[in-house]
Amino acid sequence: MTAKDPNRLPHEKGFHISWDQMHRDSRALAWRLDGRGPDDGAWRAIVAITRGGMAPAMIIARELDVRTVDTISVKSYHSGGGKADQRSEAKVLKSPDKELMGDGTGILIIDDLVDSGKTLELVRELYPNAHFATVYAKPKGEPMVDTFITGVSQDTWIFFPWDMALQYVEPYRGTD
Ligand SMILES: O=P(O)(O)OC[C@H]1O[C@H](OP(=O)(O)OP(=O)(O)O)[C@H](O)[C@@H]1O
Ligand code: HPA
Ligand SMILES: [Mg+2]
Repeated sequence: MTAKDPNRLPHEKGFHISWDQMHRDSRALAWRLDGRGPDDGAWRAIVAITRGGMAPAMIIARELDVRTVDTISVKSYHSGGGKADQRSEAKVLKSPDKELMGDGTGILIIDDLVDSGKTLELVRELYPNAHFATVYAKPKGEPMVDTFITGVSQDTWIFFPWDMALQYVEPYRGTD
């Protein structure tokens, strides 16, 4: 499922997240993670997976009073010939501070969602002892995430507030 699937009507299988909803769900995630770090419950640092992870990471860092925040940038590539044998690969474009990260112990790694799990799979290989948290999770990616708030079906596309704008829409039954 992609954002531009031609067989999908705009109001079908789209989960539209407002800024307010993102704020509430990110706070719910912070609440769930509070006190679960290895150092008397505290987390050493938060690492956001750019770009989508930066919004929830900021909210969670504020709630959990974590001042050390770094980023990792992962880009997915689609390779292969025809549609059937297309494979998605991920590559790290920018790493967080090496000394800070170690093997990931005490580090909270945040993303907005896990879909196929490819992005988290790559980051997990690098920091096996980190704690991985996302706000939303689709079933395929769930094994890659330690904590998430809302499960979404695999065939649903999540529209985030930074990708949307308010605009007029026709009523479902049209106008006279
Ligand atoms: O589980 P996966 O199938 O790997 O997909 C999930 C990732 O895809 C999206 O990021 P994207 O790479 O589109 O970049 P962005 O965050 O910069 O928008 C999303 O923010 C996750 O990071
Ligand atoms: O459902 C999604 N929404 C936005 N970005 C994504 N990247 C992978 N899956 C999604
Ligand atoms: Mg992302």
